[in-house]
Amino acid sequence: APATLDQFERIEEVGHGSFGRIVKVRRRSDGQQLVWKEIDYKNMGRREKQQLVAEVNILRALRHSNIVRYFDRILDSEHCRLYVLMEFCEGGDLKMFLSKYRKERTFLDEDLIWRIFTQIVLALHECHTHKDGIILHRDLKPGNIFFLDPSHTTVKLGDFGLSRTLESSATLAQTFLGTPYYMSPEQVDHSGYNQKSDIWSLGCLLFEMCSLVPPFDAADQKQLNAKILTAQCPALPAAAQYSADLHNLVRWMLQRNQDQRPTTDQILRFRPVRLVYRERR
Ligand SMILES: CNC(=O)c1c(C)[nH]c(/C=C2\C(=O)Nc3ccc(Cl)cc32)c1C
Repeated sequence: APATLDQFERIEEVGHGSFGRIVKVRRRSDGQQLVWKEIDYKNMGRREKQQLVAEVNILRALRHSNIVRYFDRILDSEHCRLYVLMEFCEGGDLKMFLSKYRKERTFLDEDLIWRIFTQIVLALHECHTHKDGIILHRDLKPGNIFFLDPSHTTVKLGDFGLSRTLESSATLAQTFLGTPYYMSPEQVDHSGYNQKSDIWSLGCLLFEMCSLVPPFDAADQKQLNAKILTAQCPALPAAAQYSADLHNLVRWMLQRNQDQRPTTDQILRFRPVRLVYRERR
C-alpha cells in the first residue's frame, strides 16, 4: 500500500537544495530513520510535472550501493506537494566534509580521496550504462554526494535529473543563486550536455577533493564562464604531495575537448581506481 504522510514523524530539516527541503523523518511503524524531499509543484507546468514523474521513475529504477536509495513517494495533491522518501545518510554531505578540512587547513589523505572518488565513479557508471538507457546526473557537486555513516566510509550519489525537471524559472533562478563552478565548456557555450559533461564535473569534484577549492573560480558568472572556456586545468597543491596518477586523472577529465575526456569505464580501469575497486569486490 502506498505510504501516507501520517505514517511518518518529522524530526528536523537536514538540507535545502535548489529543488526543495530535505527533512529527516521517522517511520512510526518501526522507528526507521529516512529523509523525504518536499517538492512543491504548485508553479509547475504540465510538461514539467510529466518530467518530474519521469525523473522519479528513474530514481526508482536505480538500485546501486553508491546511489541514495529511493523508497516511496507520497502525493499530497491538496497542497500540490510531492514527498520523495529516500535513504537517510547520517554522515551528511561532501561539501560540509571538505569545508572542515579547508578550515583546519589540512589536505585529505590520497587513499581517502581514491576511496571516495571510486564510489562516485561506480555510481556514475551505473547511470551512464543503465539498461533502460543512459541516465545523465547533471548535478555532480560536493553538496550532492552524501556519506551513509558518520565514519565517512560509504558514499552515496544524491538524486539527480530532478534539477533538469525543475528547469522552471524558479530553478534557473536558484541555479544562478549558487555559482555553477562545475559547468562544462559545452554547457557554457550552449553546445549541449552529455555523459562527457558529467565527466567534466567529476574532474572538478576530484580537483576540489585534492585542493579544497574548485578548479575554476571567479567573482561572477561571466568571468567564471570565460575561465572555464580558456584556462588550463590548474595544478594540484604541491604541499599535498599527491601522486602523478592523481594529477594525470584530473587533467584527463578536465580536457576542454570532450572527446578527449575518459568514460566511466576508462576511469574504472585506471590503475589506482581499479586497485580500490578490486579491493571492494
Ligand atoms: C546538515 N545536514 C546534514 O548533515 C545532512 C544529513 C544528516 N543528511 C543530509 C542529506 C540527505 C540524507 O540524509 N539522505 C538524502 C537523500 C537524498 C538527498 Cl538529495 C539528500 C539526503 C544532510 C544534508
